[in-house]
Amino acid sequence: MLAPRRALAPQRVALMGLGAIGQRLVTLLLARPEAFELVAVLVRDTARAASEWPSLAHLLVADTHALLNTRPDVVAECAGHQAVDAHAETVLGSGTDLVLVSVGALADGARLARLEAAARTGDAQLRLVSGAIGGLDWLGAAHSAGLDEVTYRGHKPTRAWLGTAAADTHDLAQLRSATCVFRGSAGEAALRFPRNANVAATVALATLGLEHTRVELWADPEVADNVHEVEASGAAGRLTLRLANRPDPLNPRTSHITAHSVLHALVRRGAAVSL
Ligand SMILES: NC(=O)C1=CN([C@@H]2O[C@H](COP(=O)(O)OP(=O)(O)OC[C@H]3O[C@@H](n4cnc5c(N)ncnc54)[C@H](OP(=O)(O)O)[C@@H]3O)[C@@H](O)[C@H]2O)C=CC1
Ligand SMILES: O=C([O-])CC(=O)C(=O)O
Repeated sequence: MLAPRRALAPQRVALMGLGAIGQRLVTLLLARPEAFELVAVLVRDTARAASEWPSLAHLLVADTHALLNTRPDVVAECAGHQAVDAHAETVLGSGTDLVLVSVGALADGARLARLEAAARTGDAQLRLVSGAIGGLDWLGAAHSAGLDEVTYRGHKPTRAWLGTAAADTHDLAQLRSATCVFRGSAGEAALRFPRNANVAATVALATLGLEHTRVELWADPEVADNVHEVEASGAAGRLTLRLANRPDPLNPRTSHITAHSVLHALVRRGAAVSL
């Protein structure tokens, strides 16, 4: 584990969202008091969250102003695209770093431009986590060398597609074999599947961009894991990547590793030596 940059000052962290990722992060952050002080958790309904999480009641806030009043060094978003719209610009504009897990929200070009402008105004950083995907360092470096093609392919169990746009186009209950529910650009995938295609947007932003990165999304009754594959080729060589991520028991669309990726981003932010 990387040693902290400021030995005596734990990072003051505020969380946005208390779902599958947020709950796991609370546990992970509270287990490392030497590195992190959890100062606030932003939820939509503080009364409901306080009754479910009485030990967190003193940390719960319902708006950006109250969140920033707790003077976080960094805010970690794990609440979804709508929450990015509601809070991200104000957080960055206030000069507070934001670690973002809902990367697909940046597929909306106007939203991305607003957040970039807010980060510049506030002299803050918007840090995108790798989340449920890997290989981004290689992909970013290979992009610098010149990439010809990048394809991301995601396979998730059928239940991960319930309640998504795939349910409008496919009879998910009747699927007996792997079925492609979307084929197109990363930008379109991220906006049509805000809870299942954040990693598609992440791969695209690291490489050929949202328009030119190809995406396939599959509902697959034969897999138990969230399987993410990337193929890329260019001047530096070829990459073939396949991850089989365990789904989070609280939310099968989300891979267990995602909360750990946010933690890793926070650790690197505060480390004297950083990968
Ligand atoms: N980059 C990546 O690899 C991945 C990214 N993600 C992103 O992370 C997000 C969260 O994932 P996960 O934790 O599994 O989702 P969950 O649905 O389990 O939890 C989301 C939580 O965010 C809360 N929330 C929603 N809107 C707001 C808001 N405006 N303010 C405060 N809280 C809000 C919800 O509260 P309520 O109960 O009120 O609805 C809910 O508790 C996903 O929506 C997706 O965008 C997810 C997986 C991988
Ligand atoms: O957690 C995952 O496996 C990926 C995911 O949901 C997303 O990209 O939105």
